[in-house]
Amino acid sequence: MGSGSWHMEKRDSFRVEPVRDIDNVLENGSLSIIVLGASGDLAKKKTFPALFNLYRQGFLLPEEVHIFGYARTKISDDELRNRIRGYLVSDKGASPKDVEDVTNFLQLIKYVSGSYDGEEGFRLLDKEISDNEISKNSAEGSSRRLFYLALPPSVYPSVCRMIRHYCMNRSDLGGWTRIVVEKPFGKDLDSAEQLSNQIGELFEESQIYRIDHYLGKELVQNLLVLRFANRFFLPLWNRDNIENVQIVFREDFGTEGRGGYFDEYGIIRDIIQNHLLQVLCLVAMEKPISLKPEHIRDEKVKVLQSVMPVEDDEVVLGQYDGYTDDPTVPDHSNTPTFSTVILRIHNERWEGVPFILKAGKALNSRKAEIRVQFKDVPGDIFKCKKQGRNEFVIRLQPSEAMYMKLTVKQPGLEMSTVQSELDLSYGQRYQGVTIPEAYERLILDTIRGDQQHFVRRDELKAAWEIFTPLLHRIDNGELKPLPYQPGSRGPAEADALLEKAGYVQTHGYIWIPPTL
Ligand SMILES: NC(=O)C1=CN([C@@H]2O[C@H](COP(=O)(O)OP(=O)(O)OC[C@H]3O[C@@H](n4cnc5c(N)ncnc54)[C@H](OP(=O)(O)O)[C@@H]3O)[C@@H](O)[C@H]2O)C=CC1
Ligand SMILES: O=C1O[C@H](COP(=O)(O)O)[C@@H](O)[C@H](O)[C@H]1O
Repeated sequence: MGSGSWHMEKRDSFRVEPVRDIDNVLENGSLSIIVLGASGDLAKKKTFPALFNLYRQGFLLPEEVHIFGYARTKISDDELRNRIRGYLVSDKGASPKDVEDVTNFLQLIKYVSGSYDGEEGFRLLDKEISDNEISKNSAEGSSRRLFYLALPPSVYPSVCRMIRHYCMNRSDLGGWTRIVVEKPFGKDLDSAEQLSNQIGELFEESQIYRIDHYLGKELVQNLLVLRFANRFFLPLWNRDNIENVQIVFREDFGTEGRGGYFDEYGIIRDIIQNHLLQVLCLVAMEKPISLKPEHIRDEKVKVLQSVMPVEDDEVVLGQYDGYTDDPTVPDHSNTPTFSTVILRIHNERWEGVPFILKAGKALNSRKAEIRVQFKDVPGDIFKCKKQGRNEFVIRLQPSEAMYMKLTVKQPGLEMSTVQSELDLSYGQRYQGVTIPEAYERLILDTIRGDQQHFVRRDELKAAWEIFTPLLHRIDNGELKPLPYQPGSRGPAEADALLEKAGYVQTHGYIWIPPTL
């Protein structure tokens, strides 16, 4: 390499063995994946595309796997395949290999129609699965059945009962039956506990995978590595150094087409009580004694149990103008489409540090990020406060990145300071690396029996304990959402609350993702 030229080093050779700490064995034999609610939105947009990507990467072997769609809608195998086809690869970039992969994948899918509470449909489903197991099971194989409930939670109890009675795996050689349940898992503490009891009577906790797709995002999965494998963070990650933490979710579109569902739940149940709270756990938890799923989940539960009751003056609710124009939303809906909530963790590490959770629909941008703001430097000889505080930002999406905002000398002859950043932008640093979709990883985890990135029953209970009193006050109309303009930052009161909580915005500083 000639002097003066830059060289982008390929680091593939530094790749290490995957870090996993679970006690499962390598399994083979027939694998049946049953998508219940196969006619629905989640199934076509997320579940089947995730299965397709796993298939393409060799994680689902055609000689072992068969996929079943189940729903009430009366359609043929081919009709289901045609509904899904367009979501598997983008129209623009489909190569002949993509087309061939899609065709082969779709041939693995069979559709069974039936109700969610009648034995007839589930007996038929069981027969189809069994026939396929007989045709695919190698002598030493074991039968594995994964039921993915892409369904409204109202039908979970009856569907689980039907699976338990008619569709469990019956292999004498081992194998398993697992169920994946989607959020929202309950509407408050009581309903969630009731649902947990109903499902808990039918399945062991080790068979239940409560999915929260934020736990499958690349940079969420990176949080434990960042915090516990890097010496620089260890001494800084506490109340002595950190002023506040923000965990933010913004969407630049409204409830489009999902108004009926959304109005029953609202932004706190849809995003904050699950996705953002799960992220908070990983940011705030203590170091687990190992990477075993139970050790990690034990630590998450401890953090949740240390959260103080939410105070009304630390909450701002908003509803975007035009939300009630949706015919499925009542005219006088009190449902928030935006909320900022401050959580306070009562423990030695975090006492006094506000965790600001903010989520909103129909805002001015789409992004999700964690923003850790550090305290001011004591005895600042450079007078650089006006340039802002140190911040460590983890951008979950879009354009995954981590960057540290820090003060440096302005290059040049003068001694003056300026805000800059140390930037690890994934698109630039990991060129050519495809970041898997959250659902892809999580489905693979269920096949491998790894519950680390799934919500355990006591975690769920602790999460509902935090938000249920506030949610009931909102449901009773004691707290009202403030109006905001679609395409704005949300209600101005939310920014005022941030300031009151001690967040100092760096005016005039905008992080620009580096270009390739
Ligand atoms: N869509 C998304 O982006 C996301 C969805 N989720 C969750 O995933 C689950 C499925 O979501 P989604 O696919 O959007 O839901 P859908 O409303 O599309 O429902 C899925 C299927 O369930 C059946 N169904 C719908 N309503 C009822 C009902 N009242 N009683 C019985 N069956 C019904 C329908 O199938 P049929 O009539 O053919 O039986 C429908 O095709 C939900 O729990 C949702 O909260 C979670 C994250 C994101
Ligand atoms: O669970 C949900 O998540 C999506 C946002 O998911 P993302 O991965 O695109 O950030 C949200 O739109 C939806 O309301 C909610 O139910």
